[in-house]
Amino acid sequence: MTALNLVNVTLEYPDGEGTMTALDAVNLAVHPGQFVSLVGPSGSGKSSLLAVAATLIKPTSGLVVIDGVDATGLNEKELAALRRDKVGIIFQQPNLLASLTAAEQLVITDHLRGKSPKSAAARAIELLDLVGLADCAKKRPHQLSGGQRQRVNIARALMAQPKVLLVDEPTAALDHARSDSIVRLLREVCDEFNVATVMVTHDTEFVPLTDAVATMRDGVLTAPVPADAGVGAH
Ligand SMILES: Nc1ncnc2c1ncn2[C@@H]1O[C@H](COP(=O)(O)OP(=O)(O)OP(=O)(O)O)[C@@H](O)[C@H]1O
Repeated sequence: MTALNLVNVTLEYPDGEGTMTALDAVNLAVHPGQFVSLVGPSGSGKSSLLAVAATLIKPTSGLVVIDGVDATGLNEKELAALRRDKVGIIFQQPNLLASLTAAEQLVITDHLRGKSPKSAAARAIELLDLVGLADCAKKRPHQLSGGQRQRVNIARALMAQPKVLLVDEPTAALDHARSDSIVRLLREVCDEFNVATVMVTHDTEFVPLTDAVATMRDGVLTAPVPADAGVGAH
């Protein structure tokens, strides 16, 4: 089964008297453990695609199916539950809470899902270890580097054991070495957790670390091609 399936998804934004088509009959199927890069010029619709896949924006038409559930048929409450349980979202800016330690940033997500704080604490430490931050569990955001904050962000997104991971420009605020290690970490996470991962990126040099690359242009998405034969190889 595909973990994320966008079927004939069209998204129109109001634009003056008319509409502008941000996504034009987009199809994308991502399997568990598959890592897809999404590239394309500025304004082509990449962030819109992630927002629709995250069920944060309802498409004008088409289906968004997450782990077998058609999100387009759900109400707001059901959508919130689907997002919480199945979708991990990693944006460019980690948006960590300033007063919480790295471990607490993770634990609080389980509180929000109504899980036991005891198992949450153990899992938070495990995940921080996995992302290379075993020594930083008690540090607050201002005591962490940009790369470390992004690692906390990734660990936090994994707390719910999501089926789908949506990543928007994770390396935009980082230097080359840190960017490389973040994309390698995402590759590891994708493999280890068997999570379907879509990453929007401008850095085509990191595309070969992913399985496939799909290109967005004026709201139209090309079918994914193997990443080593795609833009990253040039
Ligand atoms: N809320 C909105 N209302 C109206 N138009 C919007 C809205 N959000 C995005 N758009 C338009 O939709 C198109 C796609 O935008 P989107 O942000 O998805 O592109 P992008 O490929 O992610 O761009 P970038 O690489 O610059 O982040 C653009 O023309 C943008 O101006």
